[in-house]
Amino acid sequence: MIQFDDVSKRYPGGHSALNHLSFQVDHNEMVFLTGHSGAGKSTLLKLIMMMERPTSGQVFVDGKNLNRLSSRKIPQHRREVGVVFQNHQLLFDRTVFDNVALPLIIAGFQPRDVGRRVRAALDKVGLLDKEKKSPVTLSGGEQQRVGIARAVVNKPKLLLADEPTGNLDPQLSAEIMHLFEQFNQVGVTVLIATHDLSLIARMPYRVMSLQEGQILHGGVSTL
Ligand SMILES: Nc1ncnc2c1ncn2[C@@H]1O[C@H](COP(=O)(O)OP(=O)(O)OP(=O)(O)O)[C@@H](O)[C@H]1O
Repeated sequence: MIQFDDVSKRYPGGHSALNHLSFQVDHNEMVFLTGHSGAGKSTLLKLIMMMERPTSGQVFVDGKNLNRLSSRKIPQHRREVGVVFQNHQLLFDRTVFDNVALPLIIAGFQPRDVGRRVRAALDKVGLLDKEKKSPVTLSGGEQQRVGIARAVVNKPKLLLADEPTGNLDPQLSAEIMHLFEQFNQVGVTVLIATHDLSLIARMPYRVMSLQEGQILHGGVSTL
């Protein structure tokens, strides 16, 4: 599902964020990405989302060579990849429903389909009864669930998360990870960048560790 071939990323004026990185994530795998602050985790995710382009090397997502994708095709590519951020990036002046609906509205779905899909996504994260609330009235864990519902509402085959449990206590973090597991169990490939080593040590998934833009261990699929 994801393949990096000898990928390097150097930011203008900065040092190298990724150095000759090669790895694969298989279809339907769930993988954790760890490493110290600055190791390159967010950069790796941004290359997959095409928020950044590699300086050299090739990134493939679901068989597509992203180097060959024109800027015009980027919105379509982003719709196929669900993304969850640590700080949710929710709109606090809109309801929970409207936040989750946003990707569908942008994609031009009909209102009836929007309603059906938003409610299906909210049901999966256990927030069906909160659709009319403002996210500001929800707890941190619930806000993160809204972010996850928004990420999956387009039914992406690939789900990325950047520190999705960063602000949550251990119990809520475990619940959020369990939600990702449930999406993985129905066929979604999941890649999660996290610092939460004690939490992922208890879970049976591959851990890929980055150090200074290179893979320290876990670069080979275990499926
Ligand atoms: N837009 C940018 N411009 C210049 N340098 C950048 C930019 N984004 C990241 N970097 C640098 O690239 C390196 C990798 O950063 P990145 O954010 O990918 O690391 P990270 O592992 O996600 O760190 P964290 O866990 O703190 O989020 C760092 O040295 C960082 O300072």
